[in-house]
Amino acid sequence: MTTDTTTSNSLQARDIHVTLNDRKILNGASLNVPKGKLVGLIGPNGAGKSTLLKAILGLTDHQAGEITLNGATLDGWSLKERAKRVSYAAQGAPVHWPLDVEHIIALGRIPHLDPWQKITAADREIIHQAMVTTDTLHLKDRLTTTLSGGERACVMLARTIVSQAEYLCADEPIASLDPYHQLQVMDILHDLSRAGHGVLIVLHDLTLAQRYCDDLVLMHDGEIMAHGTAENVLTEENLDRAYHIQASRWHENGDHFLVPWKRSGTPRHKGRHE
Ligand SMILES: Nc1ncnc2c1ncn2[C@@H]1O[C@H](COP(=O)(O)OP(=O)(O)OP(=O)(O)O)[C@@H](O)[C@H]1O
Repeated sequence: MTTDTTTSNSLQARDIHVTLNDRKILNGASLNVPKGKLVGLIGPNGAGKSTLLKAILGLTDHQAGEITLNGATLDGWSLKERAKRVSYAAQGAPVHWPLDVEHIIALGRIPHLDPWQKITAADREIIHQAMVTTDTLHLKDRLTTTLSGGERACVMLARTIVSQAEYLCADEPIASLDPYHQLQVMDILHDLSRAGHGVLIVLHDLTLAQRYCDDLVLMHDGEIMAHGTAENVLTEENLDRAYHIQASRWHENGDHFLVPWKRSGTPRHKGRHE
C-alpha cells in the first residue's frame, strides 16, 4: 500500500478515465473530498457524476487515474476496511430485499461485525439514533419495499449514517424529498461534515448546493469544468456553458441566493469523446 501524507485526510480521485461499452464516459476527472467538508458534485444529466462516484467507490473500473483513501491507493484496502471508511447511498435508493426498515438500516453496521456476530446493544443504539435523526423511527417495522420514494431515501440515508464511515457518499440523496425533508437531509449531511466526516453528494438543486456545500465540483461531458467555492463555480458563464440556463441572484442579510430562472440555449447531445 503506497501512502501519501499530503492526502492522508481525504478521499481523492485523480485524472480518472472510464470507458463503458466503447463510450468514453470520464475523460480525466479529478475530485477531492477532505474530512470535515461537504462537497457537492453537480452537472447536467449525463455529465458523468454517478460514474465518477462509482469509480471513487471502486464500483466501476477505471482505465487510467488513481483513487486514494487517506493517502493510500484504494486497491490496497481490503473490502471490509474500505466499507468501514466509505459508505454509499446509491441513486434512487434501490432496495431489493423485502426486509423491514430496522433490518435494512442495521445492514449498515455489517462492516463493524465479525462473521456471524450478532449486533450488540451499542449497535442498536446507533441504529435507533439514526432513525431519530432521519425521521424514520415511525417506519421501523414497515417492509422497505412498501415505502414511498422519499421515505426510502431517508431510510437509505440512515443506513449510510450507521456505518459511521469517515467518508459518506450519496448520489442524489434529496431528489425525491419534499422541501422539509430536503432541508433536513442537507442539515444532517452538513452536521456530519462538521463532525469531521468527508461528505460527497451528487445533487441537481443549485440553490441548496450554493447554500450548504463547502466546495462544488461542476462536471460537464465527462470532465471537470470548474471546482471551488459556490461563488467561483456557479458563475453566469459556467451555468450557461454547462446547463444552458440563467439564474436569478440576490443577497439578503449577508446570505447569497441563487435560483435557476430561465433557459439560455439547448443542450447538445453529442457522442462523447468519439
Ligand atoms: N454501461 C454504460 N454503457 C454506456 N454508456 C453508459 C453506461 N453507463 C452510463 N453511461 C452513459 O454515461 C454518461 C454518464 O452517465 P452518469 O450516470 O454518470 O451521468 P450523471 O451525470 O450521473 O447523470 P444524471 O444527472 O442524469 O443522473 C451518460 O451519457 C450515460 O448514458
